[in-house]
Amino acid sequence: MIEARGLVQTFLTGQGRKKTEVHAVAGVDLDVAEGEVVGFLGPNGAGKTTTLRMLTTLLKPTAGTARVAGYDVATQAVQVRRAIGYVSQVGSTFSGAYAGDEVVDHAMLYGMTRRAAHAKGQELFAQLDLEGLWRRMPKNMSGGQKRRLDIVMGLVHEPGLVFLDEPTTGLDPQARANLWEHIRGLRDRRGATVFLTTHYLDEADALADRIVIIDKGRIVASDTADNLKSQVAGDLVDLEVATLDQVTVAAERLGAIGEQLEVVERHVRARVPRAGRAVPGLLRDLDASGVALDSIEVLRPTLDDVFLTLTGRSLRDAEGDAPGSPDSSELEGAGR
Ligand SMILES: Nc1ncnc2c1ncn2[C@@H]1O[C@H](COP(=O)(O)OP(=O)(O)OP(=O)(O)O)[C@@H](O)[C@H]1O
Repeated sequence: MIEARGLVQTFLTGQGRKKTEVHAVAGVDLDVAEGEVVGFLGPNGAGKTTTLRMLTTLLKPTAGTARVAGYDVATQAVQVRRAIGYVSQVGSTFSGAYAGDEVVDHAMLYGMTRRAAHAKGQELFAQLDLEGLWRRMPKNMSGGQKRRLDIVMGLVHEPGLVFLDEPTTGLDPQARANLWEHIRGLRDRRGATVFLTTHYLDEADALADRIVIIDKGRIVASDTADNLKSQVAGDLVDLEVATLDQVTVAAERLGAIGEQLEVVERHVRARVPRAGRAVPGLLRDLDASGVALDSIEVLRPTLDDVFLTLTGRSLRDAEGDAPGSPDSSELEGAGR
């Protein structure tokens, strides 16, 4: 459904003679099969939106080629656009008509009959919790409602391939859950292919069959969430010892079975391969050495750990690399 080779986008920025090149996308290969839900993950400014804009024909690649739904993005842009749905990050522009009429007009542009467009539009309004808002102007809707209306616009003509740029940003947890359900339904019921960018690690984890990670314009990983996590060296074991004077002994014992040992006040942490098997022995060992624990936590690797292993930076820290970073709470509670 998507086949990109060596996609490059270089922007020239600056004023007058002093131009700087921004290598937003620096050689991206991508293959997405029919019926796959692919999560495109990366820190702010990594090149996600730029890649998406090239794949949806909104931006001409500086170099490289891409075929989307069987058509070339550079020479067959009209065919590509007819075959896809696209929900951009900035959202749709609305003319000042009723929301429902906007939706019907949009679907008719794609060749649907008024009757079919109306029926599909109403169905999507119900599924995305917009009931009662058919005859409301988009400008009088809340941010979350407008976001869901954008999504209706991207889906109403029933495209076989859908591009969603951060679809759930700004939605409350209930609306996010509804949308996830809907996206799963697109794939399960209609065999649609979905390519979505997200900042939310838990979203990528829960929704995507495969995760493609981009950093600084290059793809650094592409696999299932489970396979990616299994590349991380073990589970994180966090011991909280009862008193500071026991920290050294605890660190010695944990260090013997783990890697990347770290001590922060009364917390002693390390990555331990197959912690489930190793921890009972560790606990006996600590007990025999007279170390008392206030708590012990064993955490499975997260997608953030995957990113850290691949790039040496945490996704949270990498967010700070680019201008216009979002509130870091967007990555909160991620991927556990
Ligand atoms: N029109 C443009 N002119 C100059 N630089 C641009 C332009 N569009 C994007 N960039 C730069 O290209 C890089 C990639 O941007 P892009 O929007 O693709 O990142 P992203 O991964 O989608 O980030 P976000 O998560 O914030 O949406 C950034 O450094 C950005 O500042």
